[in-house]
Amino acid sequence: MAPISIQTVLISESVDPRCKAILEENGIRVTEKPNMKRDELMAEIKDYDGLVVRSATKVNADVISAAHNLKIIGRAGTGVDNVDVDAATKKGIIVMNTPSGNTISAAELTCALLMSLSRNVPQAAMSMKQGNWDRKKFMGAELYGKVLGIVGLGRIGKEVASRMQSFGMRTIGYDPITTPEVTAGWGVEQMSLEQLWPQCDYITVHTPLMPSTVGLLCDETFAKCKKGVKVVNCARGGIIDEAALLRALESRQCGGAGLDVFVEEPPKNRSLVEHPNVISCPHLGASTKEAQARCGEDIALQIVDMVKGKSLVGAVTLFCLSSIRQEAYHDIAIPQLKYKAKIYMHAV
Ligand SMILES: NC(=O)c1ccc[n+]([C@@H]2O[C@H](COP(=O)([O-])OP(=O)(O)OC[C@H]3O[C@@H](n4cnc5c(N)ncnc54)[C@H](O)[C@@H]3O)[C@@H](O)[C@H]2O)c1
Ligand SMILES: O=C(O)[C@H](O)COP(=O)(O)O
Repeated sequence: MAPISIQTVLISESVDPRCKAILEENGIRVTEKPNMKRDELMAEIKDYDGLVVRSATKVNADVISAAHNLKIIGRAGTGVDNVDVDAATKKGIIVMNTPSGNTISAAELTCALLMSLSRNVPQAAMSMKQGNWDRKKFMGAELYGKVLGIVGLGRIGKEVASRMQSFGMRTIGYDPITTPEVTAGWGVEQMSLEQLWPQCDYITVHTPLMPSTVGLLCDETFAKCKKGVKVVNCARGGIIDEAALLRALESRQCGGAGLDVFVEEPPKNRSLVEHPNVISCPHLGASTKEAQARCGEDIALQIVDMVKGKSLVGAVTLFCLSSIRQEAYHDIAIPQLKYKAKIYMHAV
């Protein structure tokens, strides 16, 4: 692949300092401007060759059309739902992410939420801080022997499965791409969602946010679940329909929810966050030193590779696809390809 000239990069969020350092070591001028308002971003972006974001910067069609020189949008993290990949692709802008950098951290937070839900740890800790000693109110239930349904058996789903199996949970799941033969090797029995819903004591979702995953858990699907099912969303707000979740919590059809992500972040509607059976975090799945170091470093190295015309790992646009060798892996969902693949772009 021909080298692409990237002389300036704007980093619009808090990204590990290694990212800036690596880019600068390679002769790229870097500007860090976190927390810009939309208007400021649109004014700032116009002359940059590259943009590095996390999940908070909404790189929509307006931002893309205001960017006259942009050649790459680097997502230091996994989900690219905050980037209008189609609009970028139409303009020949490469969108790339760092899909494995925060897998372990997101899986570990998911497990922490599952454990907290089973033993009411956050509520008990808060009660202690308020001066109480209430042993009855926080009676829990063991995870041992319970059924965990994992919807989305990609990187994070797989890591969650192995960790929760060590607690003695039976892990069942559903994924339209990862085959039952593969997941059987990780101890996850695959089945249809219709079969899965009524069996689960806990459900955790690990799909990307796409039209087909919006509202995977909704009024209709909650009604098919065991009464008192507990749910975790460490993937994206909206995969569990928020209004339906609130209704299910109020009717006790849902016995508790662990939420790291929300449709609107931070959520202006506080009903879920304030519900006594909800434990929540401000989108902390990737917020570990290790994950941030990996994602910051990976995205910088991928940009440098592009400048040098080397192979591109993690590029998710169709840019130049016809002229390069591509290999599909069961790695990342690419909405516009309608199937899951990771494209390795190689020099030709
Ligand atoms: N909370 C956080 O900070 C945090 C951190 C990392 C990732 N995430 C989110 O988690 C998501 C999953 O990450 P990953 O690394 O495991 O991605 P991945 O691409 O490895 O796995 C996603 C899996 O979902 C499957 N899938 C797609 N549509 C589905 C459907 N309708 N039903 C069931 N499965 C479906 C895919 O086939 C794939 O196997 C990311 O897209 C991102 O939005 C959140
Ligand atoms: O998709 C992701 O990588 C996670 O949601 C993390 O997002 P963040 O980089 O904004 O923490």
